[in-house]
Amino acid sequence: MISVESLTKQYGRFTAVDHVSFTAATGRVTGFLGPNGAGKSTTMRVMVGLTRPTTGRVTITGRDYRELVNPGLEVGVLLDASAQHAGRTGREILTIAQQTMGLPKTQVAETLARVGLTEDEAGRRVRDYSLGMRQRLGIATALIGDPEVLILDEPANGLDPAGIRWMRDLLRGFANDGGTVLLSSHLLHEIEVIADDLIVIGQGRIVAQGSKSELLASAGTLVRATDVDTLARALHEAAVVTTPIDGGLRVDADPELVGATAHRAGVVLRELRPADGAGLEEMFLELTADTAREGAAA
Ligand SMILES: Nc1ncnc2c1ncn2[C@@H]1O[C@H](COP(=O)(O)OP(=O)(O)OP(=O)(O)O)[C@@H](O)[C@H]1O
Repeated sequence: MISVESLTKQYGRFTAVDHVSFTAATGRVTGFLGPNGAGKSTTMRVMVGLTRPTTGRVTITGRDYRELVNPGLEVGVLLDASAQHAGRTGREILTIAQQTMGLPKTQVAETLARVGLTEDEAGRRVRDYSLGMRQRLGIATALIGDPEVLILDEPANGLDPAGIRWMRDLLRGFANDGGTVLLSSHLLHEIEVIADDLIVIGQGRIVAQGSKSELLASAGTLVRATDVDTLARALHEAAVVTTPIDGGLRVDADPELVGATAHRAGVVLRELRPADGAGLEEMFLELTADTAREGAAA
């Protein structure tokens, strides 16, 4: 388990992380989601002792990362897949990790196989790796010590859909075996596929957290119609709250009521379904828009 307790990190007068508290539970894959600059990397760097918090603390299975004698055996970390030595081969990089952690030599080949890097690929220099191959190698370095906890910053970055599915299965298996996984992403759809629990951060603060099913099961209906304005008016007359979305509305009512209202108003529907996560997506887009505005103004 990873426990973040009222963590704050200030750079001068700028607060990058502001009283952030959450736990990543054992046996679960926890997604840490937020737009660029939200504070994800800063939080993860504090977790692994690379950045000192201004206040608050992080413990991993009850201890500070800096207290761990051979940390790679307890926590697998991938913070920046492109930070690997470009002139070394993948096998050399894993061999160094194996030696540093005092592991048997056989772990190198086993871990390469586990992340799907072939013998041929392991013999190539990292500078010739695709981004997806670098991510696999980074995950291999995190996994080689057979840790109980994984902390991965944007591990799906650069993976194609098959790669994302591969990683989902790998992390699912890791969590099912009793491991704890925390992974960050700035893409809702990417993390939605992989995570069981979600922590959403924006401008240094937690804005939502809970199980994925809780967060995605937002009540309401998503409707698209040829004449959205007429439908919106009819729904408002029925005292139903609507929020405009691209080409349609999110409606605080069940699909049956929306369908019946559209029928009475003579509006042709193009799509009518439960909103599944549309609320989360809207919230996330608002967060992203705020960040973009701030960036544009700066
Ligand atoms: N060493 C530093 N000095 C000053 N400001 C910093 C430093 N490191 C990070 N920041 C600022 O803290 C904020 C949070 O950055 P962080 O890298 O944690 O965000 P992030 O959520 O990981 O974003 P991304 O998805 O872009 O990686 C940003 O505004 C960033 O500019």
